[in-house]
Amino acid sequence: MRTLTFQRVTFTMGLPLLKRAIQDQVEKTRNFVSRSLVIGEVLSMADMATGVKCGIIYWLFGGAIRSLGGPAHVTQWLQPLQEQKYTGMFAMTERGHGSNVRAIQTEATFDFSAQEFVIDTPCKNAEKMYIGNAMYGNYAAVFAQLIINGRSQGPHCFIVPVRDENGSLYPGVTVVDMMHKEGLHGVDNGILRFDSVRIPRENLLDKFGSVAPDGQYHSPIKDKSARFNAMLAALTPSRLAVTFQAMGSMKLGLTIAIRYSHSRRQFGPKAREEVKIIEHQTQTLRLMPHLATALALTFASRYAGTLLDEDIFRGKELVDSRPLQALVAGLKAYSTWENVSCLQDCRECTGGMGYMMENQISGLKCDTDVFVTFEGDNVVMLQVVVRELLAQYTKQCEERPVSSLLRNWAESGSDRLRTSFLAFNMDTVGHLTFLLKAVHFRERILQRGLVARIYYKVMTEKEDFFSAWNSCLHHITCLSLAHIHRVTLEQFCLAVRNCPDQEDQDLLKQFCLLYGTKLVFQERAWYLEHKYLTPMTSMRIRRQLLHLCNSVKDDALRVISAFNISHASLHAPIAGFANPNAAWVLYPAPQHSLAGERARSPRPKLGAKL
Ligand SMILES: Cc1cc2nc3c(=O)[nH]c(=O)nc-3n(C[C@H](O)[C@H](O)[C@H](O)COP(=O)(O)OP(=O)(O)OC[C@H]3O[C@@H](n4cnc5c(N)ncnc54)[C@H](O)[C@@H]3O)c2cc1C
Repeated sequence: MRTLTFQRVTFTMGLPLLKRAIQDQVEKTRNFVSRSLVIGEVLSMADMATGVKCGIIYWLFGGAIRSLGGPAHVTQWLQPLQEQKYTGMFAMTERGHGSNVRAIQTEATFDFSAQEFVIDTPCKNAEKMYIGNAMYGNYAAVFAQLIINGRSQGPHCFIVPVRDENGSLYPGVTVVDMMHKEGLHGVDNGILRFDSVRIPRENLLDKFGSVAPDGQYHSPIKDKSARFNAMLAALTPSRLAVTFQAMGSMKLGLTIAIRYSHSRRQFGPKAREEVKIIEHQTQTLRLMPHLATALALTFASRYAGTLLDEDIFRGKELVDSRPLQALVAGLKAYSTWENVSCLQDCRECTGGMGYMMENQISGLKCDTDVFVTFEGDNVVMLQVVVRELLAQYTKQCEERPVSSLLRNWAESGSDRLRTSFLAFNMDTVGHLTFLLKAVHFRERILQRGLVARIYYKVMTEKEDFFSAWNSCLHHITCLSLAHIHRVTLEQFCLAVRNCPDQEDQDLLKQFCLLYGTKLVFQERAWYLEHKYLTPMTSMRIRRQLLHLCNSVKDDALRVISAFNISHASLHAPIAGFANPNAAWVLYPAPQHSLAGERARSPRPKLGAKL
């Protein structure tokens, strides 16, 4: 059934969208990344498997050629890919090594006499696993240890032909279908094995490491570890694409759950009509904070997309944008976890109906669960963020030791002052400034604490760095999320400030307040521990959360309408469009139908921005 959906979408609405996304990449307009990301989000709402498969072919395989290859590779491989002459796959993960890619065992041995590389899978653990498009793709971007004269130069990426245009495998290549998964049934995932597969020397994507005809190895980056990190930077755009897909999934799930909650009725005052389930406090408490988060993520990920566009347009290498790589890694982890939690709440908030496949939420849950794992496990992604935060901190201290020291003292002094007695006015809890200061405080304290702990373990207790880092992993993941929360709230506040329409601005501000309140509420134990909140202010935050959830529940219809999800993508009957004879349509549909909203308001409203 899911495969049928995949085909329907691919050949009806999927193809025009796909062509536009590819066209954008060809044109290289100033905002081609942002546009492709948004198109990817829309495509994923139409059918998640189609979105993911396109991600594999264009963001991962195409992205490897663009980021790791030279101009000749782009002409030879990327252009025909964009013209849809063939498809590709991205083969990095192995049975033995997933997160620790540096330790992969596939080999690419240089044969000097034939001027070829020989690709081999030396053992079972070196088999490439989970590879998307493995059952249909023609070429694979294969990560393998580059071996010259018996010495490994570390992992490099090679273009390896897998099957011809008729679908026949080339000699030495074995592909095994991995068959059934939890979801994404429209995507084929397989195991790849290589047995002395010969490829020309030119098939090495050689931006960060090349082999001359005489077998000499050259790299602009001498340090092996730094070189490998540079190669991993190629994953940045595709990780951001996953963030957009996770957002698309949240928006779809929330649209279904909120529309249903505004139409279904259960319980009510004696002898009166039953109330809509959205009137139950717990219903708003479970749905509204997710809606606020979906908005916050929209602004934060578009901000990351703009930065990526600027870098690519200016010809800056991804490897030189470490803060951006870290931001994207953090957004990928945060958005995909938020999506899992959001869909679970949407499922529960729609009762038994939400469990039915036709109502889309269960399918979305199955399809997007893996987002927390692929393109980099979330816990590993959070460590990328903190490594960059600490690198920036160290750099600052090295470059400007005196001013850094003074700043640290000043910040730590003001933080102590703030938490030593009630230095803030309880009335300000409802201001965005209070919430922003709170998330800044949390990030700062966590960062200062982590630096001190690692320094103590390594310098005083002489622990090796791996053990010191490992024993701080909980602290590290908290800091990473605190950083992403702060950036996301800041971007939301900026979006509110820059909103040109007063009515829209007022609405966005309420959701922004809700988002900030949720962030402080969910960490209230920590804030109480650190005396940033008193028990009284903590209670106030809880009351504020409940009040905001209740006050935005009707406006939520305006927001989901502004998501502009097409009727073709939103086919869950409980969302109130598809089947007028369905059993639960005992109640009037919500007033804010998408069509109704458009008919009432020809002026572009929130939809233009979301
Ligand atoms: C449906 C699907 C499609 C995929 N498609 C592709 C594809 O097209 N191409 C491709 O190359 N790969 C693909 N993958 C592989 C995917 O990228 C890996 O599964 C992922 O990188 C995690 O690796 P792993 O499964 O080996 O888990 P592991 O690395 O073994 O991780 C298992 C657990 O250990 C924890 N862990 C590991 N290292 C650390 C650490 N340093 N600190 C703290 N915790 C740690 C993780 O958090 C996780 O909870 C796909 C996977 C799936 C499931």
